[in-house]
Order: sequence, then structure tokens, then C-alpha cells
Amino acid sequence: MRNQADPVDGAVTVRVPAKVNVQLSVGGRRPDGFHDLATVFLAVGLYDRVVAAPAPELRITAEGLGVDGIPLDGTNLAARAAAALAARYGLEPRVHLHIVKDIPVAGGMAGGSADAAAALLACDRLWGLGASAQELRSVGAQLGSDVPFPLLGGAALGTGRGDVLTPLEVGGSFHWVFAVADGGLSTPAVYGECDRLRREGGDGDLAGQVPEPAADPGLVEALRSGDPYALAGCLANDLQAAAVSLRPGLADTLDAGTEAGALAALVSGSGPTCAFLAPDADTAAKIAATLGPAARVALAPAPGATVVD
Ligand SMILES: C[C@](O)(CO)[C@H](O)COP(=O)(O)OP(=O)(O)OC[C@H]1O[C@@H](n2ccc(N)nc2=O)[C@H](O)[C@@H]1O
Ligand SMILES: Nc1ncnc2c1ncn2[C@@H]1O[C@H](COP(=O)(O)OP(=O)(O)OP(=O)(O)O)[C@@H](O)[C@H]1O
Repeated sequence: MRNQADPVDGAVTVRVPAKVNVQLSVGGRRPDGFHDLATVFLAVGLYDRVVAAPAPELRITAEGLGVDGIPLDGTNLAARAAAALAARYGLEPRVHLHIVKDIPVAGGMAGGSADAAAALLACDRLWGLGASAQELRSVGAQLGSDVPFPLLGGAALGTGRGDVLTPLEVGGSFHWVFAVADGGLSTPAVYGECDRLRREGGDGDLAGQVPEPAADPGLVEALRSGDPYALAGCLANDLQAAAVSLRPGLADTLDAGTEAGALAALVSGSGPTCAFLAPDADTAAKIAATLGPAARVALAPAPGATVVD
């Protein structure tokens, strides 16, 4: 535990979910260094909390899972979110943000982005700004491609850098297991490895060769139906080969979960967390037991960032 906060009158607490990309189709590298995506985000029931309380100046504290891996200065994504929202309204970010982490750090589950999203909502309420959901998402998009989605939750198609969202219908609950790896993977390094593997597999202009990414209609229908067997047949992550190339041990983890009864396995986002879709709660518990103490069970879809008591 680091610098745990004392409870403060008038504080606003926001609970915010992690995500898994059930489809992550990556286009060619753009001149600005980003890649166009067609990704389907699914919010999962692993949550961080961010408590925003009045303070003379911006201050960050944190407790919980993996907090030694996150900065407690102005570079923390939640701090940057508070500063960006304040600047938009001509304010100083006079807030103490206390982050309670349960989402794996640097695990490909958008933990930092979730904290930024939670900070936006919490500061909006603390400062009485009344910003619209669209406005918060737009400030979020300036901070990172993954920041708008945790504000929305549920499931959504992400296009552009992944920040332009279209909500999707989900017709039931899906049982997931997440195998959290020791040590994170850097998102830019994984995208870079994806480019490198593609260059190795072909020649000429990389951007010209990669097809434009598009949503898989079968996957959208599988989500709508709520059928885990249908969804399992559609899971796809273009960054998986790159994550496995950088961390070859992930292949064994993916195999172990599948042998324990998962309908399908994939790397979550840029990894290294591995995600397993189970047919039911009992099988999910069995897969988690097989994978060991670092495995987490979670239901999806989860609601987006929410103010809680
Ligand atoms: C892998 C995913 O988690 C899938 O949702 C996201 O694409 C990553 O989103 P993020 O962590 O919010 O990433 P950002 O902070 O926007 O970008 C960090 C770096 O990741 C790479 N990046 C990110 C998003 C994107 N569409 N193309 C990229 O190439 C770029 O090198 C960029 O400089
Ligand atoms: N509030 C925060 N929580 C977690 N990491 C943060 C935070 N602020 C900054 N970071 C830094 O961001 C980096 C990525 O951490 P994060 O947990 O967001 O990774 P991730 O889940 O792989 O992200 P994504 O899935 O969006 O690519 C880490 O190096 C971490 O130190």
C-alpha cells in the first residue's frame, strides 16, 4: 500500500471496469505512428476505483494490485486527465486522486486508461462542471486511444485509433478468466513488433499491403446473441502474434487454459494478460484453478465508469 488516502467529506468515488478486445484488427501504420483499428471492446468485471477529493493542488496516491508500477506524479494518466479537464474549463486541477487498483498494470486491460476515465467523471462531479458524456469522451481521447471506452462500458466498436465508439448490443453474460502475467508489455513495443512481423512476411510498402480493418459481422451477432460458443469462434487479435513473439511463454499459458476447458483463448489487447472464454461459471472456476493464483474470474459485460457511494 502506498500513501493510502484518509476518507474525506465531499469526496467522489468512481468505479471503472477493465476491458478485453474480443476483436482487434490492426491496419497499416499511419504517418502519425498510430494504426487504424477495427476493435470490439468488451468491459469486464474487474474494477479500479478513483476517489477525488478537494485539495490545494493536484496530488496522486494509490493502493492495491501492482501500484509500484505506476507513477504518482503528473505523468499518471489519472493526473493528466484531471489536468486536461480543468484546463478545458479554465480551472486549476485542485484535487487529490486516490487510486485503488485491481486491474492488472500494463496488462493489456487498459488499467491506466480506466483510471483516467474514472478521474474525468469524478472531477466533473467534484467540480460541478456538468460536462456531457460526449465531452468527457472527447477529453479522454486526447489522453489515449483506450480512454473513452471505460466511460461507456458494455461493448462497443472502436474505429479510428480505437477512440471513435459505436455501442454494441450484448444479449447475455459471458464468463471470462484472465491469466495475469508477471511484468507488463509496452503497448508501442507490441505495435512495433506487429509491424516488424508483417514486414518480415512481405515486402514493399507496409501500409499499402495491410487491408483496411473492419468489424466482423459474425462477432457482432455473437455478442448480440449472448452465445459463448458463437463468440468463441470469432475471437481475434492481430496483436497476439506480436505479444507472443515478445513473450514466447504466453503460448503455453494460452494452451493451458484451453486444455482446462476454455472455449477459446486470446491475448488481451497488447498483452501480456491472456483471456479465456468459458461456457459457464463452473468451468471458469476450474480454468482459474488450473492456471494458478494469478488467474482472475470476471463476468462481462460490465457497466462503464459509475459514481458509487
Ligand atoms: C492495444 C489497445 O489497448 C487496444 O485497445 C490500444 O490500441 C492501446 O491504446 P492506448 O494504450 O490508449 O494507446 P495510446 O496511448 O493511444 O498510444 C500509445 C502508443 O500505442 C501505439 N498505438 C496505439 C493505438 C493505435 N491505434 N495505434 C498505435 O500504434 C502507438 O505507438 C502509440 O504511440
Ligand atoms: N493510473 C495508472 N494506472 C496504471 N498505469 C499507469 C497509470 N498512469 C500511468 N501508467 C503507466 O502506463 C503504462 C501502461 O499501464 P496500463 O496499466 O494502462 O497498461 P495497459 O493495460 O497495457 O494499457 P492498454 O491496454 O491501454 O494498452 C504503465 O507503464 C504505467 O506505469
